[in-house]
Amino acid sequence: MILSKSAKPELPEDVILSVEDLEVSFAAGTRAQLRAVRGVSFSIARGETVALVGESGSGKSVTAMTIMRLTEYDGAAITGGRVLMRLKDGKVADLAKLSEKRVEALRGAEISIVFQDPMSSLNPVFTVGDQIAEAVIHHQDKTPEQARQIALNTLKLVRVPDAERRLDQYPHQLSGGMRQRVMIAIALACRPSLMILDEPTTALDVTIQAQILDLVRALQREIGMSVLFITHDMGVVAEVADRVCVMLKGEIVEEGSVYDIFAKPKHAYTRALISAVPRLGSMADKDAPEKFPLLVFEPERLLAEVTE
Ligand SMILES: Nc1ncnc2c1ncn2[C@@H]1O[C@H](COP(=O)(O)OP(=O)(O)OP(=O)(O)O)[C@@H](O)[C@H]1O
Repeated sequence: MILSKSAKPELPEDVILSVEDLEVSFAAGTRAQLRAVRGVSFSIARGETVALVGESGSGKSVTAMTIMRLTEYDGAAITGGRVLMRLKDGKVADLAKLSEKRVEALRGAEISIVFQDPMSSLNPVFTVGDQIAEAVIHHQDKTPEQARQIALNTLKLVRVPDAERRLDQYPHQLSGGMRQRVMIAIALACRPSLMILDEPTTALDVTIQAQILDLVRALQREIGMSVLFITHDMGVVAEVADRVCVMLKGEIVEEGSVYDIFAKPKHAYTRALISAVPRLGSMADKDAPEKFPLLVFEPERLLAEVTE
């Protein structure tokens, strides 16, 4: 439901998404809650890549899944805040308050998500072409032939070599890197304004990872899409991000341009994350890991903060 006319949410012209004071909690028992996201605010401009970075369990995925309104299926509730998105028709909607039916129509068409493991996201019994075409037919009034043509064009857009032949292949016939390109093609098929990539290269080897990061950058130049890139790896952040939000225990503890975050990290945790990447470590405070040994997920620490 979009707010009534008098309370219409507004966004600056160049902003695609604005997450404001977002709070998300999981029911962790009859009396307690786990506050996975605590007052998170950030925005993404048109054509910008924002990286959400932090250790495992810091709340990155829950933030992303909540933007897509998927966490409620895992028993989470949005307990505060807004998620304003500029839609293709120019209207601004608060995704946190839309009905499931409206949100379902926006997923894929206005905003899409790519996960880490393409094999578990792709359906093994349908061809690559059918899976991309299905995304098109679901949202657009296209014939199967038109949808197939869009699937082919999108496979070419994500630089899948020999795209005509690949269209009729099954996921198991493709390499891991090609499968991730197909996932990106499915996400792009309806040309959303915002694509969320949740650790999209973590399962890939380093060379393929670099190729996928190159692809994301090239796509952004070509189609001016905004990207929310989720990763625990500051090396990846350095490759893709324009702006960086550092997340710790459900909160954003530091935000800045990629240049500022690497050149003058303010928070000890940011310095610890930079130091955890050997090739970047020299840029940061060498003592940070000792001062801030947080690079291992400690669920009991988070659970200790459960609120009654
Ligand atoms: N389905 C769920 N039920 C209960 N708690 C959950 C669920 N999913 C996530 N959480 C909790 O929410 C918190 C944030 O998890 P989240 O997955 O967002 O972390 P993350 O930073 O994305 O880490 P990772 O990279 O490991 O996914 C964690 O404490 C996690 O245990």
